[in-house]
Amino acid sequence: MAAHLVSGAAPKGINVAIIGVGLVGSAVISQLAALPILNIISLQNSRKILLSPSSAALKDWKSSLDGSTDSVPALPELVATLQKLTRETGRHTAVVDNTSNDSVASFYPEFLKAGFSVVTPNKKGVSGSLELYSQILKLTNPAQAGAPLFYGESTVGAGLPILGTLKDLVSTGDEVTKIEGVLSGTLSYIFNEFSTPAGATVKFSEVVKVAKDNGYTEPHPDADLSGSDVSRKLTILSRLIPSLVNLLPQGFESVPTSSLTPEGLKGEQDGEVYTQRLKEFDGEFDALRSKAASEGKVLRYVGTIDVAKKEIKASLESYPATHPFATSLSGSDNIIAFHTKRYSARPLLVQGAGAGADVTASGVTADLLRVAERRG
Ligand SMILES: NC(=O)C1=CN([C@@H]2O[C@H](COP(=O)(O)OP(=O)(O)OC[C@H]3O[C@@H](n4cnc5c(N)ncnc54)[C@H](OP(=O)(O)O)[C@@H]3O)[C@@H](O)[C@H]2O)C=CC1
Ligand SMILES: N[C@@H](CC=O)C(=O)O
Ligand code: NA
Repeated sequence: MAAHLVSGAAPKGINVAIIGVGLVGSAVISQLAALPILNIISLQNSRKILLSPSSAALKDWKSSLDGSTDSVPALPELVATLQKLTRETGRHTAVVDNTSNDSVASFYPEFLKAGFSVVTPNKKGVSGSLELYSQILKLTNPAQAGAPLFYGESTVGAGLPILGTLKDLVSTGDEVTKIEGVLSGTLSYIFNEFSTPAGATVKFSEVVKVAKDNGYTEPHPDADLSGSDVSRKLTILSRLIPSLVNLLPQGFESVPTSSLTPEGLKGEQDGEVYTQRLKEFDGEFDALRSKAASEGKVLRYVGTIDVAKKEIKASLESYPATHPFATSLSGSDNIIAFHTKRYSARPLLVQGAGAGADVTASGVTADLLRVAERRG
């Protein structure tokens, strides 16, 4: 039994420093309002920061942040400020990165060296170079008593228990032979609507727009349509399998990936222009759909990790209209099948919404609760 329960002392909880208050960040803040052991000590967007907000300021945090006169500090300065607040409160601090920013993700080792745990739905830190990933692992080595923690459950399958499930399979001695599934909420939604067993007629560009409006896409939808979001998730999964941990030194960029971004849109930096101009290419997607339909098939974007062959790929495939990927998915559903030595007759399946602000935030909040249980 934990010492504080024996002594009757109330748990101290932890401090939470939030970087990024967009779709996911806003939903995280709403969920934390009901969890007093997770104390928000700062929140920031790319321009402003709100430090040590009172509960009144937190209730209307958008106006409080707008009205803040503190501009966002450089990350080393933020570390110094958070260290001061950590000392003053006597509580452990977790930094939450709700951005899709590379610079924030590259700074995780510094947060961890300062003693802060890191929780994030941002895939950039764990799906890029093996060097950064290894640094994160080293700094959070559980063999070192009191080491800070790193959790990123929402980086794959949003709030669905994917990484926790895979870690449990591996740590209990099961052998994973293959992982396959639909890993993009955006691409799942798009193809569930665009390519159906009954034969859909909707335009590709229109479905992409709805996926963006529903908050399924990355801030720039090219990250979804190029397949890189799926290859990042495959990289994250593969690094949890002991025999594959060093397979991708450059991370997701080494994963063979089919891109759905039309040639004429490659390199378009503005996400709004990209989404707007997709309609110029609807004919190309109509042709793909018609070809699959003429064979009695539907299109689905899938990711596969074959452990024995050490092969990882993200690709657009055609499936018979009776296949579970064609019949059992809807909305932004992800489905992930873990084939293992123990689950050899039938794979262990995890399925459910794989994108959207609330479900993604719930994975982040659950990770924060794990930090509070272990360091609070
Ligand atoms: N949407 C989903 O379903 C899922 C999303 N994710 C991940 O969640 C993360 C957030 O996504 P989402 O909420 O949709 O993104 P948004 O674009 O809605 O929000 C991003 C937030 O980060 C802030 N930000 C960007 N750069 C910085 C910086 N350098 N310093 C401080 N703040 C910064 C932005 O501020 P400003 O507004 O000032 O630019 C904004 O508040 C992404 O990494 C995404 O991949 C993961 C799983 C599912
Ligand atoms: N854009 C991503 C969000 C979750 O990771 C997706 O569509 O799956
Ligand atoms: Na998850």
